[in-house]
Amino acid sequence: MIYTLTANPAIDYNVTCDGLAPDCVTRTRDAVYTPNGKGLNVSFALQHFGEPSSILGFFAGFSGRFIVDGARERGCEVFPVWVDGITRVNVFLNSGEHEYNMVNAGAPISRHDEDAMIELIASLPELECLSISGSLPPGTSDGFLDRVVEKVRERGGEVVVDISSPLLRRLLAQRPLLIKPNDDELRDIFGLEVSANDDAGALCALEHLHEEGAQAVLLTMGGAGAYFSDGRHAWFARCTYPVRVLSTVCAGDSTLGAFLSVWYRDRSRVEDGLRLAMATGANVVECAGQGDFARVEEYRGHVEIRQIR
Ligand SMILES: O=P(O)(O)OC[C@@]1(O)O[C@H](CO)[C@@H](O)[C@@H]1O
Repeated sequence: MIYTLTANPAIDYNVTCDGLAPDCVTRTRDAVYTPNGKGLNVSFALQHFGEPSSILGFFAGFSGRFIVDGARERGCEVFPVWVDGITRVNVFLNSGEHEYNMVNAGAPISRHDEDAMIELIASLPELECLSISGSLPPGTSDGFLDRVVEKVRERGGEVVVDISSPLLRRLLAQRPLLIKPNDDELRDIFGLEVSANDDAGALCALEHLHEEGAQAVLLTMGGAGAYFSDGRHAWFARCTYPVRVLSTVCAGDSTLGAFLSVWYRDRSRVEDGLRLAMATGANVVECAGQGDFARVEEYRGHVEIRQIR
C-alpha cells in the first residue's frame, strides 16, 4: 500500500470573480469546496489511476471531518490523528486576470499529536511506501519528519518526499526513493537553476541531488515540462497540447500521484509514467482545483519525451 502523509491538510475553496477592487463588496461565483492538502491530492491521483492509496494526516474540527469524509467518499481510506482546533480553509481566487492563493497556517499540533502519528505509522497494515507532502502545521517540532522517515524505514518501507522547506535537504541523508522538487524549490533550497532548454544544466542539478542522497528525482517546471532521473538514465517530458490555464493549484501533486501510479510498481516504465504525469498536470491546470482527470487520456497523445542520458 502506498500511504500519503499530509501533516497540514486543507479544504480548498476555489472561487471566481470579475475583477477585484479594494474597499468594496466583491460578488463571487462558481464556489467549490473540496477536501485537499498536498498528500491527499497525491492519493486521489494514485487511486484514480488504479493504485490504491490511504491517507494519514492531522485533522481538526468540522473542516477536518469534511476532509476525512470526502476522502473516504473518493475511495481512499483515511487514518486521521485528531487534534484540537479547526483544519484550515485555503482560498484560491481567480479574478479573471490573476490567481490569488491564500494559504493559511493550519491547526497547531503538539508533541503528543506527533507521538500519536509515529505510533500510527508503526501499526499501519501493509506499509510499502509513504509519500510525504506539503507544509508542516504550527507547533511541529524540528525533528518530526526525521522521526517519520526513520519509522517508515524501520518497518522496511520506502519514502517519497515533496516538501518546500530546507528540511528536504536534511531528509536526503535518509536516501528517499523519490523527491519531487519544482524549479523554484531547487533554487530556494539548493541554489540550483534549471530551465527546460538546458539539458546539460539539468543533468548537473539532478546529479547533485543524487549525490546528496535522492535515489530518483522528478523535477517539475510547470507548463515547461519536467526532468526525471533514476541515477542511471534521465529524461525530459512535456505536454505540448495548448491548454488554457485556469488554476495551477494541485497540478504538481497530481503529477506526482500519476507518475507514482505507474513507476512505483515497475521502475522500467519511466516513459509511461512521465506520459501519464504530464497529461495529468496539463488537465489539472484547466480546472479549479484537481478536477476529474477527464481529458488525461486525450492529452497522453500530446506528450513529447526525450531521453537525455
Ligand atoms: O501549505 P502547503 O501544504 O504547502 O499547501 C497546501 C495547498 O495549497 O497545496 C495544495 C496544492 O498543491 C492545495 O490543495 C493545498 O491547499
